[in-house]
Amino acid sequence: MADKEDPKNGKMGKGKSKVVCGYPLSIFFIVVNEFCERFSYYGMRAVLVLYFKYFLRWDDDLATSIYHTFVALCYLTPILGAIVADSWLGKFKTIIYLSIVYAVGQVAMAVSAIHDITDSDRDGTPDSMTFHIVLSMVGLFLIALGTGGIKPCVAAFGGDQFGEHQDRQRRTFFSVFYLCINGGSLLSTIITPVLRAQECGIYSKQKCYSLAFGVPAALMVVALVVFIIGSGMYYKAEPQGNIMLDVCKCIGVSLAYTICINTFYITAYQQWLKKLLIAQIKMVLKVLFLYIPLPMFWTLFDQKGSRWTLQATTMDGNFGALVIQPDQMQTVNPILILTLVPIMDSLIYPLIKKCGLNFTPLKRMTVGMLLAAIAFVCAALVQIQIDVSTKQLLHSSPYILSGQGFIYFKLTIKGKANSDTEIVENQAITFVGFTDYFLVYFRFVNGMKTAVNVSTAAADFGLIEPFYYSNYSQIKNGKATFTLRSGSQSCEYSTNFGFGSSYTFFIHSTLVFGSNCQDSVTAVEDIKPNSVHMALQIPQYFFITAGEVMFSVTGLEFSYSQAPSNMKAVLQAGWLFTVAIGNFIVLIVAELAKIPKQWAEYVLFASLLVAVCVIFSIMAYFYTYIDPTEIEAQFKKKINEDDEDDKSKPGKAEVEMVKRDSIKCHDEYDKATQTKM
Ligand SMILES: CC(C)C[C@H](NC(=O)CN)C(=O)O
Repeated sequence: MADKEDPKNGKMGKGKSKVVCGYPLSIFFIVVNEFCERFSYYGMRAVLVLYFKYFLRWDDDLATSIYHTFVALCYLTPILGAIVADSWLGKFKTIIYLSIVYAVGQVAMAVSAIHDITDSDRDGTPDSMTFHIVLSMVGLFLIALGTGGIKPCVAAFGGDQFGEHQDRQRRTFFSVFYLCINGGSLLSTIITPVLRAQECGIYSKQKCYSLAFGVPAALMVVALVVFIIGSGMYYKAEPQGNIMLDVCKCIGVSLAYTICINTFYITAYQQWLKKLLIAQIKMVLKVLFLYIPLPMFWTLFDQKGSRWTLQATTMDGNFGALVIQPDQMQTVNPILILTLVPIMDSLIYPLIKKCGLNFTPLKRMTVGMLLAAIAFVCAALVQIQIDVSTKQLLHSSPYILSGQGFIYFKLTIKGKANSDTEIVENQAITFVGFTDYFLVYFRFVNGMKTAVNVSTAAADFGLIEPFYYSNYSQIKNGKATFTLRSGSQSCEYSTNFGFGSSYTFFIHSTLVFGSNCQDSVTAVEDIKPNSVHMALQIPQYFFITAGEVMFSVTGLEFSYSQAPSNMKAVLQAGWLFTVAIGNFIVLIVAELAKIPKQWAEYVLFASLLVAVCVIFSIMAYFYTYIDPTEIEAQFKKKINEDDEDDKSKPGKAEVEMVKRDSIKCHDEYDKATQTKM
């Protein structure tokens, strides 16, 4: 497609797009598309682990495992997307088709979270969990295929819109693109947990996971529509063959050349072509080798969405005027990204440079890894605080006395608040499973000689026989007012429920209806409210995000700057691949280690990262930075010089012949070595 004159600066842009302030208008649609897509992805991901735990009723370990398998899949599929785009459909069509797959996946997730679909007895819980599990797994698979598939295409498609002389504009585009990623992630991580906390349903009201998944689904449709609207303005580069296959071929051919270096007559021109190819492959392999320890960083980084969110459910989210949901704590990451990136770029790095220190990209990445390890030490310290507060409960209330001496309860409470809790009382075992962070449990013991009815403005908890007790019921945390009624007489009792708490209320035999019954009810904490405040997670978020800025942002730049011109996409796919491996490591370590204490698991992950960091710093020490453009320019100069020499200049067919002969030689070599064996 022809380049188009930019009327403002006289530089060339690509495609049919109008040029506004030096930028092709088409990139506006790409940037908005990225914002909506990242909103969709991070919004769904924010509530995912709680959906597994509270809707599908999975335990913490299974929820964490499936979460990380999903994230890993999302970063494996970019390789697939790159292959499809480069060798078959081109970036534009790949983005369109895979976005449709993505949107269908999001809709499947939203439908899987409608409890009414299988709630035939209308008790508020799904009757066929298999249906919900299968549909949500299909949905997650389609989302992983879509989001990962389009990931390497969208940024590159945006870059394609700029002409050769628009380097500055292209750089600004990538910065805006990165801000859009984190802007979309920030907004959605605030909004979807709020939607999840709403109650919705046809027959019975339950936490609204369907809405929390439905809005990201709608945003993905918006992303697709916006992208299609810009269709007429884009520069659409033709697919140029499979880059991955090309790299493999390149390696094969250069190996063949190396083996057969003395076997064939190769012209000077061909020699330089071959040397350039080998040099480019060496550049890529050197960087890929450095990538080997990197997945460990992502292993820790991506536990924000799983272990850390589950940790937040055992904490107190009351920030005065604001009550923070456990999954909303993840917003601290994009907030800190949006503030730390400019601070690092404009203040910290220049300051370090002024001090005369050479803070190279690989040094930055090493420091980033250490910061992530520190974040996990902070998480372990917070976990110890949580465990201590739960232990206090075990020792503080093993025996409960009614106050009037006619009922003795022995309560043995196992487990943590907000996790499955078993309460043993006088041989009768009541299994209590918390279904939501905001719900708390209570029951009443009636010490009166008459039956007492207990109700609130919203619900009636039924009649309790004399000298008997009710089953546990659920109520929202915060202030609650109960009406106690016997015949036509009643009185009110008010109390406050903290996050994750559970209470037994003893109604004294001396209670007089018609008066204030506040003093005639004794409240006993079965499970203490979460006492460790969620704000204590902020230091771990700070360190992991500071680590991300130093590791991830630098790593992206490093991968781009050290890659040869024809293999930049390969290294981007390789970089995303480290994220996938990192998420698989969470599964392997958590499964193999099976550490019963959560704080110890955090310390294990921190120690592993420190060990890996030491290995990485040794590898980094031996790495020599290169300027691929300069190296390629030197080779090209040599190639051009020899190209001018008509005698040694081979035709295209000749070059192909050399390649073919080299592969043939490679085959011969294989045969020979096999015979030897
Ligand atoms: C660094 C991630 C692999 C990619 C990036 N995430 C963030 O910026 C999160 N702060 C993304 O593209 O989602």
